[in-house]
Amino acid sequence: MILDRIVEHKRQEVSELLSKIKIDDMVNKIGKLPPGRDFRGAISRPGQVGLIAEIKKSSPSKGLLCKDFDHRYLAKIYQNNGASAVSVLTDERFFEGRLEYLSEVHEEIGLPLLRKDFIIDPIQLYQSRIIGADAVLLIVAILSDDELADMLQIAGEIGLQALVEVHTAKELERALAAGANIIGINNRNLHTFDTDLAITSYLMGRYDLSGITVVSESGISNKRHMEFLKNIGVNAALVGEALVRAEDTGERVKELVQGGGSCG
Ligand SMILES: O=P(O)(O)OC[C@@H](O)[C@@H](O)c1c[nH]c2ccccc12
Repeated sequence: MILDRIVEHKRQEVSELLSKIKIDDMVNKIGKLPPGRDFRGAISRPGQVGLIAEIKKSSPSKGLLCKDFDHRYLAKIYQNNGASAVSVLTDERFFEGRLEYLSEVHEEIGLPLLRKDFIIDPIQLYQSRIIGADAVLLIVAILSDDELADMLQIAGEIGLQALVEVHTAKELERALAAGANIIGINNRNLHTFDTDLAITSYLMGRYDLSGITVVSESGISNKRHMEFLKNIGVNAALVGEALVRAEDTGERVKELVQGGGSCG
């Protein structure tokens, strides 16, 4: 499966990073940083489905999504049209992302930023905080229970919030047991790449998620989808492809934000 290939490659990246950088130096640097922006607060406004707009150039299933990709321009359009937060893909090998995209977007806009990558080692958490991330994605499917608990603890200690991604009931149970307070339900099946918003409604109906901020991820592209998510009580939607591929990205952001209920 694609996730196995990605993780295998990520292990090499992490070992290079570990050989180049000392954790102590990173911790020192982090000690001097101002506090992060409040990602969770920004995406859990009552009565509204917040929009987490993603900066995504390419994906393993679809290839290049956007010919004239410009991360700074997208970030500004997202912010100016009402997104609540921005997600930046930083994986280079499979998504054509870059760490610099995140730091540059951090300078460009004031919204909280999520680093979207495949986090398998604590060193990536320190690195995320240093490059300007306010939150990181933790994918339950690629972490053991102990690893997930460790990552959540370290993230908390260095002022990083964590969006914990699940796709199945079992993964959701593991995320809850580890103490996650922001849970992302990925509608995309990573074996077939199909997306189905019913995954979000099924898992939300099956578990008591009061007190948890719930994000629905992938395959969300129009106002109807946002209204559906609002009706089932989701806090935020994570949207990439529909925005970067839109003819008029600003209009598409507005449409989704309106569908999420912020103007009604
Ligand atoms: O482009 P979409 O279908 O709107 O999906 C966005 C986001 O959910 C997707 O990019 C994503 C969800 N989980 C991930 C984990 C890694 C990389 C990417 C992802």
